[in-house]
Amino acid sequence: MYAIPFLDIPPLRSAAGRVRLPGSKSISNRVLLLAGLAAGTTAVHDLLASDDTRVMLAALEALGCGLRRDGPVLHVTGIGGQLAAKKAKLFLGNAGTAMRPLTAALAVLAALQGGEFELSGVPRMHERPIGDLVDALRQLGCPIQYLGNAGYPPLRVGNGRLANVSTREAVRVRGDVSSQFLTALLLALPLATSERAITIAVDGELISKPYIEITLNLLARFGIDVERDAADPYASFTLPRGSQYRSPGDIHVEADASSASYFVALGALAGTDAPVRIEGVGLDSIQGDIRFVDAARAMGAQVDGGAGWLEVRRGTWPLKAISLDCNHIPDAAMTLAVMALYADGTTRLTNIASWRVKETDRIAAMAAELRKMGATVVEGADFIEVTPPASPSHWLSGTIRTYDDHRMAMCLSLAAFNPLAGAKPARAVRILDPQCVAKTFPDYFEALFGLARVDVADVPVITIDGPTASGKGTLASEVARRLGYELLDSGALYRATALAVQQAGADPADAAAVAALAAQLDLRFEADRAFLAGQDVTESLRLEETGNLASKVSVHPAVRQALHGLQLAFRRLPGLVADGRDMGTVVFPAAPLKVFLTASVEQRAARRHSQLISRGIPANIDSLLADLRMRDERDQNRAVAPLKPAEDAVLLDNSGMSIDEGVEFVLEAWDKRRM
Ligand SMILES: Nc1ncnc2c1ncn2[C@@H]1O[C@H](COP(=O)(O)OP(=O)(O)O)[C@@H](O)[C@H]1O
Ligand SMILES: Nc1ccn([C@@H]2O[C@H](COP(=O)(O)OP(=O)(O)O)[C@@H](O)[C@H]2O)c(=O)n1
Repeated sequence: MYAIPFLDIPPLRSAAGRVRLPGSKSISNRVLLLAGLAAGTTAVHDLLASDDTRVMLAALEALGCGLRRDGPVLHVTGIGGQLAAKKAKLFLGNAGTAMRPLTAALAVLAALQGGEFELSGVPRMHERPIGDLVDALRQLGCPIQYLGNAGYPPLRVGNGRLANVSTREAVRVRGDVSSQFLTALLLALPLATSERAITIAVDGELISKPYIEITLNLLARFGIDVERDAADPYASFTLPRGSQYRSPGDIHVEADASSASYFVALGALAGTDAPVRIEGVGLDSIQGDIRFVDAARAMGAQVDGGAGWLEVRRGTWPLKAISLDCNHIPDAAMTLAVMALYADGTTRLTNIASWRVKETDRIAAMAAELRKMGATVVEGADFIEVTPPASPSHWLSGTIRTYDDHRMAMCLSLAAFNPLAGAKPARAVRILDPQCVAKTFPDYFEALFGLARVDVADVPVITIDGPTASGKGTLASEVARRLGYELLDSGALYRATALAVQQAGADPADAAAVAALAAQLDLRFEADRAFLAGQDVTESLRLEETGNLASKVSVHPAVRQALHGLQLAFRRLPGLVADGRDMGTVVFPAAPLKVFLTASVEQRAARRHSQLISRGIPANIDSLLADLRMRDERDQNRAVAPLKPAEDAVLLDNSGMSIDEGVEFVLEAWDKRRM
């Protein structure tokens, strides 16, 4: 996950390959609640790991459910319909799929068994309406109190005493604001069927019907068969008398069909050479958002699929503008709004009023951000109309706000796609707060970068060169961390070559022998550790002795040549920070930002001294100073790729600077370049 303030996505050109998607949020949280209410233990496979499931799990734990992880499987032992804890305060973040059903289930349990529970969330959750659900529960006689604004969380359900729950009358609930209210009642009301059946009657046209189908499907898996009216299957639902949640034993969570929409779109936009293959969800999905596939086909995508897989490539180009009632795919429809940037006319998406009460006001947010890309957007209470920029020359790069909304971040990342090879200006986007995708898809950007193809020249590189102990490594790794970029510590490659020379007992002066070893270097970096031929060499790599030997072997042109390709391969999405001696002069001569870092030799010797001492390695300042001078001399005067600033390098003497000041200096210089 990119836990950084912003993520710059360079212009993307095409896409291909295979992606396995994380589990569906809607299915995950429904399964968790059902398993938590059932008697016995349910083994949940492929559960989504995300913010929203984490809050649900924390709530279940607080309510006394047993949770045990066994590799990828989560074993949930439910409370069997009996409150184990009668009081709890539950924080539910921004997870509507936790807030609504837990409110209903706990309201019923508290009323029947004398409990008292407080449910709250982040400020945005306290702006998301829940009044229709509360009204429905109050009809049953459940005591519920608003703790903030009437109609919104936070709330308290139950008052610690038994309440009179009456199920004689049908419970009426509005269906035209959010289908989650009906889902919540369907999931919870089996708890109140011990004496008689309960009917839930829907007022108004039910929106997001596919989500109700997921709910009914999962209830059936947990032994509850809801009766429906054949004439009007969405008008009323009856839970039979004596309904009991029965664990199915094992249950698999499908991958998220809404998450699939980004990759279906990617295939439609960018699957020009080979398809984008999506695994974990397919045409057999129980999720309504799978019908996004039809909408994507209508826009021109070529989609094949089967049970648990989809393959998408570009069909019609440019995409065809469409006019679509999106009631059946409310979440995935956001992806169409971004695909509309690449269409041949105006795309109109209607019946999307529910967008306004999601993680953010998604109609307003989408309109604002698409305009930044150069699109013309008209928005209404329940529709959005997107007209793409007149031509690629009208395309704009932009900084995308994401509004703490995972779907805004994922959708708008697709705007970084540039269909015309070499077209200028190429469009790049900056996604603010990229970690908001953690809500449903923590590794979304990694998955995108795994499929996206770029012109290598578009992948930005920042080079940091300078003499030994100037602080290049420290500066480079912090700048890379802040930008979410890859890191190349080129010195480590020369050091590893030095170790290989040592191990092989080769002569460091024998250029051909050393070059042969460098060419076969089996070096791997994993979680801050370095492995040479499978052996952990993290410590020996950093020894001064190794650095000195590296300085000797690096003078051979053949050795430098042998390591050249290896270094170029580090230039990957979303960008690279490379540190060394010749990053800006030889390896990445066209890098848009080159820094040449220096500090006085005395300062550097002092830094290296304290660095070594702090690692428990004995060191002597005078001999270090002598070594450093010798190394500077050798690095500066060798025939090939001597240490010197590139002509266009920014010179930075950090003798009197803190590490942070150095980092800020580079980030500011980088931001200026980007403008
Ligand atoms: N202003 C500074 N910038 C970078 N590093 C510094 C600074 N001041 C002290 N140091 C310390 O200098 C030591 C050497 O830095 P390092 O990054 O290993 O250098 P290099 O990669 O250039 O050999 C580190 O222990 C680092 O913490
Ligand atoms: N791009 C690079 C990086 C390192 N090197 C050589 O490899 C040695 C070790 O590099 P390093 O960056 O790990 O060394 P320090 O600067 O940390 O001492 C240097 O002294 C250089 O001689 C190089 O020639 N070219």
